[in-house]
Amino acid sequence: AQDKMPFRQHAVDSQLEKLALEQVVPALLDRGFFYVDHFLGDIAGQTVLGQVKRMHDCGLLDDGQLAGRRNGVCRRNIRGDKITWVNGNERGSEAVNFLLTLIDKLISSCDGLLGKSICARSKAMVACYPGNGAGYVKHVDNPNADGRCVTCIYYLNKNWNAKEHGGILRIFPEGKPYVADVEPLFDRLLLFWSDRRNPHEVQPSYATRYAITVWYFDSEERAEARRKFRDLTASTQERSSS
Ligand SMILES: O=C(O)CCC(=O)Nc1cc2ccccc2cn1
Ligand SMILES: [Mn+2]
Repeated sequence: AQDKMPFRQHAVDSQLEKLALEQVVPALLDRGFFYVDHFLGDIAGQTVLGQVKRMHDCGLLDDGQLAGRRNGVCRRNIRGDKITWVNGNERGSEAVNFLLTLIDKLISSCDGLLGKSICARSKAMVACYPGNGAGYVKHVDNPNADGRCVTCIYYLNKNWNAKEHGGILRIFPEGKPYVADVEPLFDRLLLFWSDRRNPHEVQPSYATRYAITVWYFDSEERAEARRKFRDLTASTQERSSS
Protein backbone atom coordinates (compact mmCIF):
# COMPACT_ATOMS: atom_id res chain seq x y z
CA ALA A 1 0.00 0.00 0.00
CA GLN A 2 1.25 3.46 -0.86
CA ASP A 3 1.21 4.69 2.76
CA LYS A 4 3.62 1.94 3.83
CA MET A 5 6.27 2.91 1.25
CA PRO A 6 9.17 5.02 2.51
CA PHE A 7 8.99 8.63 1.33
CA ARG A 8 11.98 8.13 -1.04
CA GLN A 9 10.16 5.35 -2.87
CA HIS A 10 7.25 7.72 -3.59
CA ALA A 11 9.76 10.21 -4.99
CA VAL A 12 11.33 7.56 -7.24
CA ASP A 13 7.99 6.33 -8.51
CA SER A 14 6.68 9.81 -9.25
CA GLN A 15 9.98 10.72 -10.94
CA LEU A 16 9.67 7.65 -13.20
CA GLU A 17 6.05 8.53 -13.92
CA LYS A 18 7.06 12.11 -14.80
CA LEU A 19 9.83 10.82 -17.12
CA ALA A 20 7.38 8.42 -18.77
CA LEU A 21 4.60 10.94 -19.35
CA GLU A 22 6.67 13.98 -20.23
CA GLN A 23 9.51 12.43 -22.20
CA VAL A 24 9.27 8.73 -23.07
CA VAL A 25 5.71 8.66 -24.46
CA PRO A 26 6.03 11.80 -26.63
CA ALA A 27 9.41 10.68 -28.02
CA LEU A 28 8.29 7.12 -28.81
CA LEU A 29 5.13 8.41 -30.52
CA ASP A 30 7.01 11.10 -32.45
CA ARG A 31 10.46 9.65 -33.24
CA GLY A 32 10.15 6.00 -32.23
CA PHE A 33 13.12 6.03 -29.85
CA PHE A 34 14.26 7.79 -26.66
CA TYR A 35 17.25 7.75 -24.35
CA VAL A 36 17.92 9.22 -20.92
CA ASP A 37 21.23 9.55 -19.07
CA HIS A 38 21.87 9.07 -15.33
CA PHE A 39 18.98 6.61 -15.13
CA LEU A 40 20.09 4.87 -11.91
CA GLY A 41 22.71 7.31 -10.68
CA ASP A 42 26.41 6.62 -10.23
CA ILE A 43 26.33 4.35 -7.16
CA ALA A 44 23.60 2.00 -8.37
CA GLY A 45 24.99 2.09 -11.92
CA GLN A 46 28.42 1.09 -10.60
CA THR A 47 26.88 -1.80 -8.69
CA VAL A 48 25.17 -3.11 -11.82
CA LEU A 49 28.45 -2.74 -13.75
CA GLY A 50 30.31 -4.66 -11.02
CA GLN A 51 27.83 -7.52 -11.18
CA VAL A 52 28.04 -7.67 -14.99
CA LYS A 53 31.85 -7.65 -14.88
CA ARG A 54 31.75 -10.52 -12.42
CA MET A 55 29.49 -12.51 -14.77
CA HIS A 56 32.01 -11.83 -17.55
CA ASP A 57 34.99 -12.83 -15.36
CA CYS A 58 33.19 -16.06 -14.35
CA GLY A 59 32.82 -16.96 -18.05
CA LEU A 60 29.02 -16.68 -17.91
CA LEU A 61 28.95 -14.62 -21.09
CA ASP A 62 29.28 -17.11 -23.92
CA ASP A 63 29.16 -16.48 -27.66
CA GLY A 64 25.87 -14.90 -28.84
CA GLN A 65 23.89 -17.70 -30.50
CA LEU A 66 22.54 -16.93 -33.94
CA ALA A 67 19.05 -18.17 -34.76
CA GLY A 68 19.39 -20.45 -37.80
CA ARG A 69 23.13 -20.72 -37.13
CA ARG A 70 24.97 -21.47 -40.38
CA ASN A 71 27.95 -23.80 -39.78
CA GLY A 72 31.21 -22.55 -41.10
CA VAL A 73 30.13 -18.93 -41.46
CA CYS A 74 32.21 -17.00 -38.96
CA ARG A 75 29.69 -15.63 -36.49
CA ARG A 76 32.18 -13.02 -35.41
CA ASN A 77 31.41 -10.72 -38.32
CA ILE A 78 27.63 -11.08 -38.10
CA ARG A 79 27.19 -10.79 -34.35
CA GLY A 80 30.19 -10.58 -32.10
CA ASP A 81 28.54 -10.22 -28.70
CA LYS A 82 28.81 -12.66 -25.81
CA ILE A 83 25.58 -13.01 -23.85
CA THR A 84 23.84 -14.57 -20.88
CA TRP A 85 20.21 -14.38 -19.83
CA VAL A 86 19.28 -13.44 -16.24
CA ASN A 87 15.89 -13.05 -14.58
CA GLY A 88 17.38 -11.06 -11.72
CA ASN A 89 16.71 -13.62 -8.98
CA GLU A 90 20.12 -15.24 -9.38
CA ARG A 91 22.65 -14.58 -6.61
CA GLY A 92 24.97 -11.79 -7.83
CA SER A 93 22.37 -10.08 -9.98
CA GLU A 94 20.44 -8.18 -7.25
CA ALA A 95 21.47 -4.83 -8.76
CA VAL A 96 20.38 -6.03 -12.21
CA ASN A 97 17.04 -6.90 -10.62
CA PHE A 98 16.79 -3.40 -9.13
CA LEU A 99 17.39 -1.97 -12.63
CA LEU A 100 14.67 -4.20 -14.09
CA THR A 101 12.13 -3.14 -11.48
CA LEU A 102 12.74 0.52 -12.34
CA ILE A 103 12.45 -0.09 -16.08
CA ASP A 104 9.25 -2.09 -15.41
CA LYS A 105 7.84 0.90 -13.48
CA LEU A 106 8.85 3.29 -16.27
CA ILE A 107 7.16 1.13 -18.93
CA SER A 108 4.04 0.53 -16.85
CA SER A 109 3.74 4.32 -16.41
CA CYS A 110 3.64 4.57 -20.22
CA ASP A 111 1.09 1.80 -20.53
CA GLY A 112 -2.14 2.69 -22.30
CA LEU A 113 -0.53 5.79 -23.82
CA LEU A 114 1.52 3.93 -26.44
CA GLY A 115 -1.41 2.38 -28.27
CA LYS A 116 -0.14 -1.00 -27.09
CA SER A 117 -1.05 -3.08 -24.05
CA ILE A 118 2.32 -4.08 -22.66
CA CYS A 119 1.84 -7.08 -20.39
CA ALA A 120 5.13 -8.90 -20.02
CA ARG A 121 8.81 -8.77 -20.80
CA SER A 122 11.69 -11.06 -21.65
CA LYS A 123 14.43 -11.98 -19.23
CA ALA A 124 17.37 -9.61 -19.27
CA MET A 125 20.04 -10.30 -21.86
CA VAL A 126 23.47 -9.26 -20.54
CA ALA A 127 25.74 -8.66 -23.53
CA CYS A 128 29.44 -7.94 -23.93
CA TYR A 129 31.22 -6.94 -27.13
CA PRO A 130 34.81 -7.98 -26.39
CA GLY A 131 36.40 -5.05 -28.20
CA ASN A 132 38.00 -7.06 -31.00
CA GLY A 133 36.30 -4.98 -33.69
CA ALA A 134 33.15 -7.11 -33.50
CA GLY A 135 29.76 -5.44 -33.79
CA TYR A 136 26.28 -6.45 -34.83
CA VAL A 137 25.10 -6.14 -38.45
CA LYS A 138 22.06 -4.01 -39.30
CA HIS A 139 18.89 -5.82 -38.27
CA VAL A 140 15.36 -5.45 -36.93
CA ASP A 141 14.70 -6.97 -33.51
CA ASN A 142 11.15 -8.07 -34.32
CA PRO A 143 10.63 -8.25 -38.11
CA ASN A 144 7.77 -10.80 -38.04
CA ALA A 145 5.37 -9.82 -35.24
CA ASP A 146 6.72 -12.18 -32.57
CA GLY A 147 5.10 -9.98 -29.89
CA ARG A 148 8.05 -7.85 -28.86
CA CYS A 149 7.12 -4.17 -29.08
CA VAL A 150 9.65 -2.12 -27.07
CA THR A 151 13.40 -2.77 -26.83
CA CYS A 152 15.09 -1.31 -23.72
CA ILE A 153 18.88 -1.22 -23.53
CA TYR A 154 20.84 -0.10 -20.46
CA TYR A 155 24.48 0.77 -21.20
CA LEU A 156 27.32 0.39 -18.71
CA ASN A 157 30.45 1.83 -20.34
CA LYS A 158 32.43 4.37 -18.33
CA ASN A 159 34.57 6.93 -20.19
CA TRP A 160 33.39 5.61 -23.55
CA ASN A 161 34.87 7.60 -26.43
CA ALA A 162 33.23 6.65 -29.71
CA LYS A 163 36.01 8.31 -31.76
CA GLU A 164 38.47 5.82 -30.27
CA HIS A 165 36.25 2.89 -29.21
CA GLY A 166 33.54 2.88 -31.91
CA GLY A 167 30.62 0.79 -30.68
CA ILE A 168 27.95 3.31 -31.65
CA LEU A 169 24.41 1.96 -31.92
CA ARG A 170 23.14 3.47 -35.20
CA ILE A 171 19.36 3.46 -35.60
CA PHE A 172 17.91 3.99 -39.10
CA PRO A 173 14.37 5.17 -38.24
CA GLU A 174 12.08 3.99 -41.05
CA GLY A 175 11.03 6.78 -43.41
CA LYS A 176 13.10 9.41 -41.61
CA PRO A 177 15.81 11.44 -43.44
CA TYR A 178 18.28 10.97 -40.56
CA VAL A 179 20.05 8.24 -38.60
CA ALA A 180 20.39 8.31 -34.82
CA ASP A 181 23.84 7.56 -33.39
CA VAL A 182 23.63 6.48 -29.75
CA GLU A 183 26.84 6.12 -27.76
CA PRO A 184 26.74 3.25 -25.25
CA LEU A 185 27.44 5.53 -22.29
CA PHE A 186 27.43 4.44 -18.63
CA ASP A 187 24.01 4.68 -16.94
CA ARG A 188 22.20 5.51 -20.23
CA LEU A 189 18.81 3.91 -20.88
CA LEU A 190 17.61 3.64 -24.51
CA LEU A 191 14.12 2.59 -25.60
CA PHE A 192 12.85 2.03 -29.15
CA TRP A 193 10.07 0.22 -31.02
CA SER A 194 11.33 -3.33 -31.69
CA ASP A 195 9.65 -3.71 -35.09
CA ARG A 196 10.63 -2.65 -38.63
CA ARG A 197 10.43 1.03 -37.68
CA ASN A 198 13.91 0.77 -36.13
CA PRO A 199 16.55 -1.16 -38.06
CA HIS A 200 19.81 -0.74 -36.14
CA GLU A 201 23.45 -1.87 -36.05
CA VAL A 202 26.29 -1.90 -33.55
CA GLN A 203 29.39 -0.50 -35.19
CA PRO A 204 32.71 -2.30 -34.59
CA SER A 205 33.77 -1.94 -30.96
CA TYR A 206 37.40 -1.55 -29.96
CA ALA A 207 36.89 -1.64 -26.18
CA THR A 208 34.84 -3.95 -23.97
CA ARG A 209 31.22 -2.85 -24.38
CA TYR A 210 28.57 -3.97 -21.86
CA ALA A 211 24.78 -3.62 -22.20
CA ILE A 212 21.66 -5.13 -20.64
CA THR A 213 18.60 -5.52 -22.89
CA VAL A 214 14.98 -6.38 -22.09
CA TRP A 215 12.12 -6.66 -24.59
CA TYR A 216 8.52 -5.80 -23.62
CA PHE A 217 5.66 -7.74 -25.19
CA ASP A 218 2.41 -6.38 -26.57
CA SER A 219 -0.21 -8.80 -25.23
CA GLU A 220 -2.31 -9.03 -28.40
CA GLU A 221 0.64 -9.49 -30.76
CA ARG A 222 2.18 -12.02 -28.38
CA ALA A 223 -1.03 -14.06 -28.14
CA GLU A 224 -1.35 -14.03 -31.94
CA ALA A 225 2.29 -15.09 -32.36
CA ARG A 226 1.83 -17.99 -29.94
CA ARG A 227 -1.33 -19.11 -31.73
CA LYS A 228 0.52 -19.04 -35.07
CA PHE A 229 3.42 -20.97 -33.56
CA ARG A 230 1.03 -23.58 -32.09
CA ASP A 231 -0.67 -24.04 -35.48
CA LEU A 232 2.71 -24.21 -37.21
CA THR A 233 4.04 -26.93 -34.90
CA ALA A 234 0.71 -28.82 -35.11
CA SER A 235 0.75 -28.77 -38.92
CA THR A 236 4.43 -29.81 -39.11
CA GLN A 237 3.69 -32.69 -36.70
CA GLU A 238 0.74 -33.81 -38.89
CA ARG A 239 2.94 -33.64 -42.00
CA SER A 240 5.79 -35.57 -40.41
CA SER A 241 3.47 -38.24 -38.98
CA SER A 242 1.46 -38.63 -42.22
O1 LIG B 1 24.03 -3.24 -27.82
C1 LIG B 1 23.30 -2.56 -28.58
O2 LIG B 1 23.44 -1.33 -28.69
C2 LIG B 1 22.19 -3.25 -29.39
C3 LIG B 1 22.64 -4.62 -29.83
C4 LIG B 1 21.50 -5.41 -30.45
O3 LIG B 1 20.82 -4.94 -31.32
N1 LIG B 1 21.35 -6.63 -29.92
C5 LIG B 1 20.43 -7.58 -30.28
C6 LIG B 1 20.53 -8.85 -29.71
C7 LIG B 1 19.61 -9.85 -30.05
C8 LIG B 1 19.66 -11.14 -29.52
C9 LIG B 1 18.73 -12.10 -29.89
C10 LIG B 1 17.74 -11.78 -30.81
C11 LIG B 1 17.66 -10.52 -31.36
C12 LIG B 1 18.59 -9.54 -30.99
C13 LIG B 1 18.56 -8.23 -31.51
N2 LIG B 1 19.46 -7.27 -31.15
MN1 LIG C 1 18.88 -5.39 -31.90
